[in-house]
Parts: sequence; structure tokens; C-alpha cells
Amino acid sequence: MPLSLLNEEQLNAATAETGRNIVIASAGTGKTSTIVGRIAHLLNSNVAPQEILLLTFTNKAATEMVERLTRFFPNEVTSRIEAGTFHAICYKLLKKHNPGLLLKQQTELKTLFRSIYEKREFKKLAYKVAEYSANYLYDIYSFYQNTELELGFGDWMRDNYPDHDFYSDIYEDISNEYELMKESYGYINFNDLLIKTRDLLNADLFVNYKEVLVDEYQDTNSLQGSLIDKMDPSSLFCVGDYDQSIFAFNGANINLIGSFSKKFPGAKVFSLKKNYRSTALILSLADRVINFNDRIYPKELIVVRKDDPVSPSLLEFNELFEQYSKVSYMIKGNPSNYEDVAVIFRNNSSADGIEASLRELGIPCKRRGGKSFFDAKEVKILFDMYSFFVNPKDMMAFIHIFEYAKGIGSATAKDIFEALKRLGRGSAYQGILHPDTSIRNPFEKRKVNYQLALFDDFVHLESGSKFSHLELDDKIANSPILKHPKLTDESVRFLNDFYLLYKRIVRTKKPISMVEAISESKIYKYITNILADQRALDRNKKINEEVKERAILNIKRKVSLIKDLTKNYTDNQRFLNSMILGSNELTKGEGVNLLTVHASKGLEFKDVYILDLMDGRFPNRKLANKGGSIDEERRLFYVAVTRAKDGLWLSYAKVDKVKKLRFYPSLFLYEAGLIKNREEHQKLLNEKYK
Ligand SMILES: Nc1ncnc2c1ncn2[C@@H]1O[C@H](COP(=O)(O)OP(=O)(O)OP(=O)(O)O)[C@@H](O)[C@H]1O
Repeated sequence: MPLSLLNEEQLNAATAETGRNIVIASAGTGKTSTIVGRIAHLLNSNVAPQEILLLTFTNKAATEMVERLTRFFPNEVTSRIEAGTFHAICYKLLKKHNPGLLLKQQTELKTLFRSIYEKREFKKLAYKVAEYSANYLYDIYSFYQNTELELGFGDWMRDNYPDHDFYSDIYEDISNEYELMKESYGYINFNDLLIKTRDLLNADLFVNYKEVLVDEYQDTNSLQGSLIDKMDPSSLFCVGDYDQSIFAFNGANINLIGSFSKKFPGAKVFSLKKNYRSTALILSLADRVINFNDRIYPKELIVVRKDDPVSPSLLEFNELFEQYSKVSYMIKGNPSNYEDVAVIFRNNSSADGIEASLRELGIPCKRRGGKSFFDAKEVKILFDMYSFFVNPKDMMAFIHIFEYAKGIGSATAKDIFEALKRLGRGSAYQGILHPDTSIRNPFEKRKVNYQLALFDDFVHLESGSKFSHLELDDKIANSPILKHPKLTDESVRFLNDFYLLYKRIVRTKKPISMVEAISESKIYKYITNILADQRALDRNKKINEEVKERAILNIKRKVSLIKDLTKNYTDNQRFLNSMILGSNELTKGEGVNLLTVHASKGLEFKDVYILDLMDGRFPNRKLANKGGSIDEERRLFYVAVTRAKDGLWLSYAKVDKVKKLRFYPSLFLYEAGLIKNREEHQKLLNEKYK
């Protein structure tokens, strides 16, 4: 039984009476085992598996916990436990109500937001303060959705960004139009999943969980917190460590864990103190640093390991790239398996340098939490095409694809999509394959509202016959869509190729055949050729053929990985959704683990190297001053350090020769006692993070 593996404090928590329970667990104290034990206890107490909801930070964590239970309970039982991230669970609930929903990544819908934003001509308003960019405004809007439960966006902007008061109505109007547009196309992003589930829970959705378990409770945001409130389970079991709360930029609200007992008087608070993971010297270093933060609950850490520890070491280098190179040599000489070694950094910008150095020495490595596989343009565009062919309502995917047609930006791509819908009497699918040629002008006239920065912008029709010299399929050659003035020979050829692929794919059903058809199509090759050209440009803006060949090979490798990923799927929609919900959890390759601190959460490694511990970089001063905090940066440091079991190396460099920058050691190296200079430490504390 999983319960018999627990120590006393873990067992006490796992067998707590139902009600409101919170487990405050220090790093490495066995949160996972405790949660698994708790579920076993519930099942043993005759709680039905479908009455248990386990909310985790990654889908992988949920799968692992349920898998551990399958060693002790039959599959029919464990498969009925509801387990996954907030997003995955909400998606499942929502889908039952509205099967037509189209799930999109948060960043994906940025393009839609941008296309609405770009219709506004802020410059014509000539206001003294420059407007926020579309991307920045979208990020602010996402943050607002995660954190604000009462105010409308305009009022919230007025409160939080008074300098931009002049634009508040426009910003709100953009967000309203964006919401309407999403609604009409059935799009939902990650934030909407939670908001819509909460709204449904308010109205007609009823869930009846006997116990909701929340892992990594410290990184729950207000919106997620309100969702749990709405579920109102008879029992709640939250597990977390406030010292590991590192997602404030995403709206994580550390007060949720801090105020649990206040919110639920009579709640039981358990604490897990025995650390099984790390050596005494690693833990005391972590402890020394985190003690500079205010303590929310009293916490104590007991070291279980009694083996002879190796002292964590400070690595000092003169130059940034010398650091990457020498650390790579150290890893080469380290007897541990590469899989057991992690290199952790605060900022993505560190990843390229260390990856290049490791590869130079022939050391295999894999990246997670950095620039994700799914962010690669060739992967994105493949999935955009896939999405569009499965859901022709998917305007966003269409816009992304047509942004590759020369001379077409997101606003024109949207015009074309909407025109295609008109030509197909409401269906873009019909509009492409069988356009209604009796419609002379399929393009929309735009509204004008000067106060909201919307100015006159009509489409003046041109004759489609100017493309008669191109070899086009009849359906395209006769389509009124060709009257759009922004179309050129090249973009019309693009449209034609798109049409040809679409015509072919209509008969395709399985994920693997979809990926094959797309990746072998003329249009995909055209797009990836553009990408390879961009990657192969040298300083003189000439294409280096050798680099281009490598870039094409890289693209082909990614395509074959996508083909591999289709293996377990027969249904297109299911495949697409699982790619979206689990996209940031995918790690490719093998070897040394290269991770941002955020991506290292919950993991453990035999040996850990933390790089670029320079003041400004880690702590990231820019982010700390811009909405973050030095306490959050310190928690990030604590998370990074406590990933290590046996060996820990903390490294910094003094200059960046290329960028001509001089660096100073991180504040945390002083706090860890690795650099002893009380005055310098005080200076860093006082001057830079007031
Ligand atoms: N009762 C126990 N006896 C022996 N080993 C244990 C026990 N509980 C946990 N462990 C081991 O301790 C290590 C840490 O456990 P786990 O990963 O669950 O910690 P955690 O609390 O989730 O850590 P973190 O919050 O730092 O990610 C694991 O290697 C686990 O196998």
C-alpha cells in the first residue's frame, strides 16, 4: 500500500479527516508520495474514484501520480479518478457542454488581438503618451483576467495604469471586440477555460467532488482559487510550499496559501519537514538564502540523508562564454550519467550559450521550458494548417498561414478569410472549394469611430482577370476573392497551392496522414523554404547554402517527431488538443537537462549546475523591478538549489566580451555565504531593489 511507505508526518497528513486540510511541505519532503497516499486513503475509505479531483501543475505530474496508484488499485478504479491541470480538467468539463469549442494557446490568440488592435490608428490621436503595443496590451489583459475578479478592463486599466487613462476606453473596446470575435469563432484560450468553467459553475454546471486535491498550491492564481471556491467540495486537500511560489508573473497569488487558515477557520495545517532528496550542505545553503524572505508559516527542515556530503562549490569565470565552455568540460569529466545532470538558469538567454558549448564537446543535451518545440515556426505553421483543415471555422489558423503569402499582413488575411466565408455562405470551407461566384463584392465595409481610433479604410475592388497569366485551378481563377487589391501574383499562387492541398486533404482522416499530406505539400515546402532562407542569411544578407541545407534538415527532423507524436492517436481533434494542453511539457532528445528555473519545478537531479549567477541576471533585476519582487527571485533561487541531490555548482562570470558588459556576483551568492562581503551585500540589497 502506498500508505505503508510514508513516514509519520506524511501519514498524518494523508489520513487527515475530510474537511479543509493544508500541507505545508518544504522542498524534497515527499509531496508526491503524500498525495498518492491521500488518494489511496480516500479510496480505502470508500470514496468513489470519480468523486476525487486531483489538480496538478502539469499533466505529466497527474499521470505519474495516477500511475503510482495503479500498482495498488485496479485500472478500472484509477482511470476514473479525475486528474490533470486546471486547464485540462476545465477543458474536459466545457467540452461536454459545448463540443464545438476550439482550444488555442494563450500566445496564439495574440494574433487575433493584434489584428483588432491594428485597425486602430493611435497615431492620428496624437496624444502625448505613446499607446501600449498590441503584444504588451495583450499580456496586461491576460494578467488582468488571471487576477481581477470584479472590475471591468477599462476601469482596471484606469486604476493600474493612470498614465494611459486617455486610452482606457480604446483598450476596453479592443478587448470587447476581441472577446466577441472569440465567441463568434468558438475560440477559447487557457484563461477562458477557467473563466468559462467558473461561469458555468455559477449557472448550470454541477460538479460533485467529495475531495479536491491541489498540488503546488503556492502557484495557484486568484482565478483558479475562485474556481475551487465555486466547486465547493466537501473536502479540500492542498499541498504546497510558499518558498517555491514562482509564478507571480502569471498571476500566482501567494496569499492563497498564506491565508488558508484564516479563510477556513478550523482548517488543519500539516507540515512535512523531512527532506529525503538533498545532502545537508545543499539544504543549509538553500535555507540560509530563503531565510532572508519573511516567513509565512514557521518552517523547519530536517535532513534525512546521513551520507558524507560534498560541499557546494562556487565557480568564478572571467568571461561569459568561458563559463559555458568550462562548465561543459566539467560536465564531460563528471562521472554521473548525463541524464542525472541538470544545468539550470534564470533566463532563456543563457540556454543557447551552454547548449552550443555542450554540443561542441559532443555532449548530448535536451532543453525544456526554453523556446519550446511548438514555438518553432515550422511546427506552428504545420499545426495551423492541420487546425484549419480540421476546423475551417479557425480564422486564426488561416491568418497565420496567409501571413506567409507575400504582401499579406494579419489584417488583410482576416479580410480574405471573412470574404471566403461570405463566398461560402457562412462557411470558409465552401468559400475556398466552391465559391459563390454570383457574389460580386465579398469584402466588408469597416465601421468608423474616431474616438475609438477607427478610421475610414474601405477595400477598393480590382479585377481578378489580372491573374489570368498564372496557371491557376479554375475554382481559384474564377473566385471573386481575387478582386482584393492587396493580392499579388505570388500571393495568388500561394492561395492556389493552399486550395490544392485543401482539396487533397478533405479525404484524409487519420492524424498521421494529415501530417504527411501537409508536410509533403507544395505550400508547406514553400513556407519552410522561406524559413530556411531566413535562417541561412549571412552578414551580407546572402544565403549560405550549407547553413540552409542544415536548416532544412532540422525542419525535417521536427516533422518526423510530429509524425511520431501522432502514433497514439486516431482522432484529429484529440491529437490537436493534447498537443496544445501538454505542449510545454514536451522534452525532446536525451542527455544533460537544460532547464529554466521555472521548468525545473518539481524535478530532482543528482548534480545541478546553476549558471549566470550575476546581479541583474539572477536575480533578474528588470523583472524584479517590473511587477516581480526580490522575494520571488529568491524563491526561484531556492527552487533551483533544492533540485540537487548530491552535487551543486553555482557559477558566475565577470564580463561579457561580446556585449562589453561588466557583471557583479549575484546577491544570492553573498546570502549563501559563498562570497563574504557584508558591505557589498548590503549595497545590493539597499540600492537596487528598493
Ligand atoms: N517516506 C519516504 N521515505 C523515503 N524516501 C522518500 C519518502 N518520501 C519521499 N521520498 C523521496 O524524496 C524525494 C523527494 O520527494 P518528492 O519529489 O515527492 O518531493 P517534493 O516534496 O515534491 O519536492 P519539491 O517540492 O522540492 O519538488 C523523492 O526522491 C522521493 O522518492
